[in-house]
Amino acid sequence: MAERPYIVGNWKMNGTRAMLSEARAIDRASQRHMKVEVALAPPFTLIHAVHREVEQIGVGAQDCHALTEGAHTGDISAAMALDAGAKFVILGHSERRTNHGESDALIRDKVAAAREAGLQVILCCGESEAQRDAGEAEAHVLGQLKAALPESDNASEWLTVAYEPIWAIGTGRVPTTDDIAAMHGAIRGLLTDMYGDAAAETRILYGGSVKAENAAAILALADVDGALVGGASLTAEAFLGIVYAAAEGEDERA
Ligand SMILES: O=C(CO)COP(=O)(O)O
Repeated sequence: MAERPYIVGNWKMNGTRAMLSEARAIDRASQRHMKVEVALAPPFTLIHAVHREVEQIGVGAQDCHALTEGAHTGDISAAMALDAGAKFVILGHSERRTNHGESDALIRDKVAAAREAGLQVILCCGESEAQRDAGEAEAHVLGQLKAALPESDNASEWLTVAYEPIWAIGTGRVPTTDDIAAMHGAIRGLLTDMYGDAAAETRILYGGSVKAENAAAILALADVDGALVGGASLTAEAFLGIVYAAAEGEDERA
């Protein structure tokens, strides 16, 4: 079992400075639940402001460019995100793959760029509903990971994987706990093949319609080491419900 559960909020394209009060409230409450590691990935425009606002929780970016600098209008490099206060970056989110046509090869280059700059990586993977219905979910997810991860590297020090079935994102639909556990077990198996025993320390998050109401059941599953939360991370009230569920789970395990 990896270390503390990791609960990460992905604000996606939401948030102006008015939302800094939510970040502050999340940070203050999280300080009372140190058994849980909490982080937020606000849009680029808020990384620096959230970083300044919080004391305890981690701050990250939702993407970065694969190159370090240059003539790439509108893009942000890993070093720029780091400089703004990010300590990690979410890469390969299905919304980036779909909306921006990001390929596994590009995501692999972004992972390398993030590592080069010193950012931790939350690497997302997940199947479509058609792929699940066709019985191809596991092969697809493991293929995404194999294509984006370096073969020989001490990944447990910097890597978190997030399994997010596309059909569960923002829909209120969640896979069965058996299906989540099976996929997380398969991902753990792949990481162990690639990185050996150290893969036990790599956290594998579940993402897709996680809420306070379903968090405890999901977080209790084998090989589920936390959650990547979209909609329910936008208010402190909703997000902290998930943080508290994770903290209670740790208390029960203790
Ligand atoms: O995509 C997600 C997090 O990255 C999940 O989003 P929802 O929690 O809104 O389903």
